[in-house]
Amino acid sequence: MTSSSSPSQDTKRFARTTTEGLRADALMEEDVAWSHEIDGERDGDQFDRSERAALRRVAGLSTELEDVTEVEYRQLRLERVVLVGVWTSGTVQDADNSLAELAALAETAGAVVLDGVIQRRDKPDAATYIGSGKATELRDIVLETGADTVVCDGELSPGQLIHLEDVVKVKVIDRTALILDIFAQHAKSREGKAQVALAQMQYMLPRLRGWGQSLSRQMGGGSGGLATRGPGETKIETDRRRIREKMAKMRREIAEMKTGREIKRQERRRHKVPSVAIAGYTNAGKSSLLNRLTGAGVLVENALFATLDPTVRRAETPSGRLYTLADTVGFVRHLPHHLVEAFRSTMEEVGDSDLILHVVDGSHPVPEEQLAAVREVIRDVGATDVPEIVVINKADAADPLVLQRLQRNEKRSIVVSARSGQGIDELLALIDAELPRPSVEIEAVVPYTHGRLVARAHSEGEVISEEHTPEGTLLKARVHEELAAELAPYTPAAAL
Ligand SMILES: Nc1nc2c(ncn2[C@@H]2O[C@H](COP(=O)(O)OP(=O)(O)OP(=O)(O)O)[C@@H](O)[C@H]2O)c(=O)[nH]1
Ligand SMILES: [Mg+2]
Repeated sequence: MTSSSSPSQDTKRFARTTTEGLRADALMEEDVAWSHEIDGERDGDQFDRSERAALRRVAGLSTELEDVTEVEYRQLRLERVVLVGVWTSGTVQDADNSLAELAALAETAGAVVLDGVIQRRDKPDAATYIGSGKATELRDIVLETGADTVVCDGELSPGQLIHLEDVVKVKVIDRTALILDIFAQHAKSREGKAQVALAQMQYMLPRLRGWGQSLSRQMGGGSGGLATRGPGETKIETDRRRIREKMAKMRREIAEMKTGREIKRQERRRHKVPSVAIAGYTNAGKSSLLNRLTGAGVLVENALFATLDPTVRRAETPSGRLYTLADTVGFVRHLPHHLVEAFRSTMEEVGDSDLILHVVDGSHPVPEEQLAAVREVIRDVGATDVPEIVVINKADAADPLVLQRLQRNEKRSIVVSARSGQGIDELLALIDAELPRPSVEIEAVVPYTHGRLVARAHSEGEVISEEHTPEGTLLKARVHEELAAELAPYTPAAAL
């Protein structure tokens, strides 16, 4: 599956010697079998049987970088990571999918995934997330693989992070920090960057010990260890105060930027150009669909969260009506609440739209989960009364049975492939039918000197009939109120 191309010198530097070469993104699409409990699978086989039953390795999570230019392009900071999850409920497959998704996230952040383990527990350990004995075993895996970071599949308390770090002796981060890191790498607009920075500070504030540590290291401080770790009380207090001040300043700035965007949106509303928002789980193919529908060159990447800044394009229905089409940030399960807050302003775009194209990856094993996760966020931002079309994408790569099941359960759905173009014409027609109709029906004789009004009736409204008379264009159309007012002087009633 991998190493089809001959790796360059640089690639070799990152490649690791492993028997499993599956990329995590490929894993997301396939049924992943649990690693079989083969004795001697690991050197030394140091776990006894009962312990091995509790800490399971997930096969095939390791990733290799094939394309260094892609890495350079994304300017990623490479990290070698081991993933760890606590499996509390659900099936083996659920636990597996969750870790595979974490692997995909880690990869998107630019990390190389060396290994992944899951522990079955009723709930995460209050002190060290996984049990303390298992934490020691995790330390062995870290040593064995040469990892420099452990990524936990959840949001850990500041205490859990510190305690686990003390045991495994490498950096420990959680899912939230990973998502924030990806957001930080990808945000492009000033507003997007500011929102991410704010969310990062919010996340860091209660975890200042770790931060203080890296600050003191930067300043040439001690080499770690319990005694030298962390700055003194006062230093932390100063840092906290500075961060709070900075956060307040950023909130004000974001509020200002929001006003600017609000004005633009109102402008669109005033002109009554209907708006369509493309929403959906990350990597579902939203940007690809926008490209298909408008021919726009929006960044498409086989990476999660390729899009963080909303892109709005103008589009035209087959019958010639104008509308705007907005690409949005991808949703992900368990999006930490303060991130939802930080991104609320971009999601408000969804709430304000006239129609939501909810894109779902039909080639995913359980697209229903993604649908539900996205709908939860749509509810969160109060966009429940916006009509929704479920666009089941990647038909070219999907299991026909899954497609059938989705179509049966989703009343207003359509199967497409942004890649092959299948179903796109039908989707365009469906958008045309679902867009709100202009409300005022008019009849007017528009002088030839005012041809612009006729053109606007075509693009902003719906022309029912058009006839050329000696006085001007006899126009029957449905238009929005503003245009109706401009046409009023030319209506037969006004002429009387
Ligand atoms: N096979 C197949 N792959 C597709 C299709 N549409 C998109 N993809 C692939 O899916 C991946 C993600 O596509 P994007 O359009 O970036 O997805 P997105 O939903 O915008 O993702 P984010 O912005 O990261 O949330 C890319 O590798 C696309 O080439 C499709 O119809 N069929
Ligand atoms: Mg995108």
